[in-house]
Amino acid sequence: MGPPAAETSSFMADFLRHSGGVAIIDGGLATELERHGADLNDPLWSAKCLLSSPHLVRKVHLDYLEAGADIIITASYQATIQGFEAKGFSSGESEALLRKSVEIACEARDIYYGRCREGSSDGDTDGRVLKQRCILVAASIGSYGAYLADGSEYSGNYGDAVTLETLKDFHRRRVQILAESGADLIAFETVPNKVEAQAYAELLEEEDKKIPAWFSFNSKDGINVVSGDSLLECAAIAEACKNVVAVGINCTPPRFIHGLILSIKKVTTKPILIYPNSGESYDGDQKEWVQNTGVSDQDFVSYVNKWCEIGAALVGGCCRTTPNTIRAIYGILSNRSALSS
Ligand code: MET
Ligand SMILES: [Zn+2]
Repeated sequence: MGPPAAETSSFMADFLRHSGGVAIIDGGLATELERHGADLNDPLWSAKCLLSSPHLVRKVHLDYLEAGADIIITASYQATIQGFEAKGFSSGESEALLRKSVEIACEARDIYYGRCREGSSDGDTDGRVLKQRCILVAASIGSYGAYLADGSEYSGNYGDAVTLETLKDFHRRRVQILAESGADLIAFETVPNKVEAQAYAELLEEEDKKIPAWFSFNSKDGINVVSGDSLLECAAIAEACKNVVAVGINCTPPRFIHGLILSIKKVTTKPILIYPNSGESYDGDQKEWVQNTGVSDQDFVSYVNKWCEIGAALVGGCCRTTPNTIRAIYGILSNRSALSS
């Protein structure tokens, strides 16, 4: 059961129908790599594992699939040609590393399908979800601010010197490579401001290959995106871009999500995606998460039904969420479809 044909405009509608109306996105990738001992204190962040521990990346993707995720997001969030070149890689090697992030996720999906074939027929084995289903590989693209690794992905403030053209030039080659990598879609994640959304939309429209994409913004006040730009204006850019198959919010505290979904609904007819963080806050100066400000997995999932009722069609977790979070979301959504059938 492969993903729906990418060239059709009904890509996401077909996928969501296969998934029973709501699809599950994976949880934090970097968080989970760190929990398994990876040291991500590096300008490449999680992409460092493409070099140092590709097997661990594959294992984490598999853990998310076995927790019930229908979409896995590659380790390319902070993987950039510029970032790899700064480490001494050639441009060819840097491009190969980007492709490798997708290859690893595709390998995990293949291994998973193999386990499903061997597994039990009811789809649940030792707490692992082994259910043959349509699974998408989403190639992650983090913001320019993520590449800078100076906390500006959470301020969205790049200064006046960084223009629309700067951002398009910065992202162009990576978008091209990932569009042709075999990924099912591109996940533009944690988009902090309007100019970067515009840059992505223009790059997608310049591409020959009509790769589907989602735009996912982050907010720290529950109203605007982190830069202070209007979420409505940002979401309207996504709405106007033909390649965009879903629009939403990630890496934002759960308590803000309800209001943000209602806002996005005002400007889009596209499926809405949300994958909040645990609610803990990130201290960009200290480069660490502030503990004890977040919610438990149970509290997190207590919101999920409500989010779906008001229009979320893709739900998962971002930083500080784990396979347990995704397993809990899977449980809630399975109960929901059992009740409605
Ligand atoms: N997909 C990325 C990750 O989970 C998103 C990071 S948001 C700062 O690692
Ligand atoms: Zn995050």
